Amino acid sequence: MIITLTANPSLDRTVGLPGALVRGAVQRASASEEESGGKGVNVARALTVSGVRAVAVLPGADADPVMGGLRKTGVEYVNLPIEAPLRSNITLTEPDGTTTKVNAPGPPLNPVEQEALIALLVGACAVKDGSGSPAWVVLAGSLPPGVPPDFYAVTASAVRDRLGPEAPRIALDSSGPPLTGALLHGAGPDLVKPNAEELAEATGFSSEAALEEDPLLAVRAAHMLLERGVGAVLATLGAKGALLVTAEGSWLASRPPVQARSTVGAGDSALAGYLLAEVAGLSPSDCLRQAVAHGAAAASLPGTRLPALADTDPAAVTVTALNGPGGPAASGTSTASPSKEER
Ligand SMILES: O=P(O)(O)OC[C@@]1(O)O[C@H](CO)[C@@H](O)[C@@H]1O
Repeated sequence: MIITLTANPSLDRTVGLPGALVRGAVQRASASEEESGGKGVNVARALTVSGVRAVAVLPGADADPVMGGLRKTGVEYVNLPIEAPLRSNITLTEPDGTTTKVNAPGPPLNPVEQEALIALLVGACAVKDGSGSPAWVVLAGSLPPGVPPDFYAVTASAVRDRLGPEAPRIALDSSGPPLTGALLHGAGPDLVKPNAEELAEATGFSSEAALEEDPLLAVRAAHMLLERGVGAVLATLGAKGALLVTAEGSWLASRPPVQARSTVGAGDSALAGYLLAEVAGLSPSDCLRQAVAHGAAAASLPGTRLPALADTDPAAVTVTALNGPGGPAASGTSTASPSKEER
């Protein structure tokens, strides 16, 4: 079982345009759809469609359309009722796959609600099923107004302190201050999933473009996160593919380009692919392979639609072992890219 926390969930509205987006014009949509979203919600959705039990923890009223969407799609959730409606995030997609996204700030969460959300998460992590305690908890997405940037660090400590040796491992996918704030206060997450921009931002190491261009530079940046207490880094590098960096080794994965229809949720799917391979006991390189296969499959689907394991093609992914930080490639070749992930 995998638990996800989404502090700032959203109703994702995707509007398909019949041509290119024209700023300042009135344009007619060719299609429009709504899905329950937010990064942790998406990870839970992607796991659920692949038959891996996942529980999404999130704020929001029972009657909120985000909860309605989760009920409709059979995604298990535990919600903290709040008065304000959740946000709507808008995505505009063009026929060539260009995706434009506008994310709202979301309703504020006051300190009492923040405490209650953490308590709800710890409670969900304490539940055991036939396969035992939850293996992972995923802390994902932006933080709503009123929530301090170290919220994920505080949440991770609460989970670990209250559940002790039974605590699930912690995966983090966020950006900006919530990402850097999550690396404060001692032991870091067991897994962090930045894209090149977030990796550059969190390490101050180099520019996003330089990290995307040079995976070995990205390996060195990832090692800076390991030195700060992070267990493993799963970094998506746009055209260069994705990297997995742990204390044991580094791997680079890439695959032929896919016809992108909407990149929204591709990063969340990549994380879900990694986790479902990890809980199935696959090797680190095969977990990375499944992450890239999932991300590519998600990019080829419209809106925030997420692939099941059966929709993915891990055999199309090339994984290359790298000789540690900064070392040369040990074997194999890498080809072109998975789609660039979208926030
Ligand atoms: O504003 P945040 O929390 O950073 O990101 C929210 C979001 O863009 O992330 C998901 C895609 O990863 C979407 O479902 C959702 O709209």
